[in-house]
Amino acid sequence: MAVEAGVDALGFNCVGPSSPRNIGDSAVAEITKFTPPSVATFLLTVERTADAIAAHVRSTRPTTVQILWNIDPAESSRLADIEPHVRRVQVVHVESRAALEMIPIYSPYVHAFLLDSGQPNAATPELGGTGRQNDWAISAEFVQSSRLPVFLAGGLSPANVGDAIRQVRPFGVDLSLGVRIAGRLDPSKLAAFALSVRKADEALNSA
Ligand SMILES: O=C(O)c1ccccc1NCC(=O)[C@H](O)[C@H](O)COP(=O)(O)O
Repeated sequence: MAVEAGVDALGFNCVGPSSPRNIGDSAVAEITKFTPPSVATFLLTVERTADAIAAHVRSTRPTTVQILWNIDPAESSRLADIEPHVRRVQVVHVESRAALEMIPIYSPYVHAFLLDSGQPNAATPELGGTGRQNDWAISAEFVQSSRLPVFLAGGLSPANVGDAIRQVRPFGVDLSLGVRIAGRLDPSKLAAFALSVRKADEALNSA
């Protein structure tokens, strides 16, 4: 359904039973095998060491691994050495301007950042899928300061994605709850989201 709606990438939440959208590694491995090559496949991993992330990648074969925790930069560096062919995206949770400090820390080792909402250090850590917008002023500053592509996530929907693109100017956008009804992907919401993204892109490109 998402591929038919024209998405550039699919994300697989291999994050454990705390998420209702969790999916098992073997199902991901089946889907990545048959995904058209024009569509990127993002493995969302909660692993924190290079060896464990590499094992997760090898068992699921995505084009891209999305690292949900702020892992030790030494592990990020080692992952680049042992898995050089998978695209690596570091998630940064935008809780304050401290998010900007992650740019020099991870830029040498990853291909892109993904700015999300969440509270990784809370008593019950929140790593994504919150349905909440983050501070777009900070996200825009992050985009301007980063030499790497930056994706924006967090509470996006067909109604607000145009404003998000205009204000933050991300490389790409990512969402979960905003295109679902009762927990399931909804084709009309997906189509409305894709249309809003296309309109915002066209307006920026013709400005
Ligand atoms: O979606 C989840 O349930 C989830 C749980 C734990 C870690 C990450 C999770 N999702 C990560 C994503 O990339 C979501 O697309 C992103 O957080 C945006 O979600 P939303 O705010 O619901 O659009």
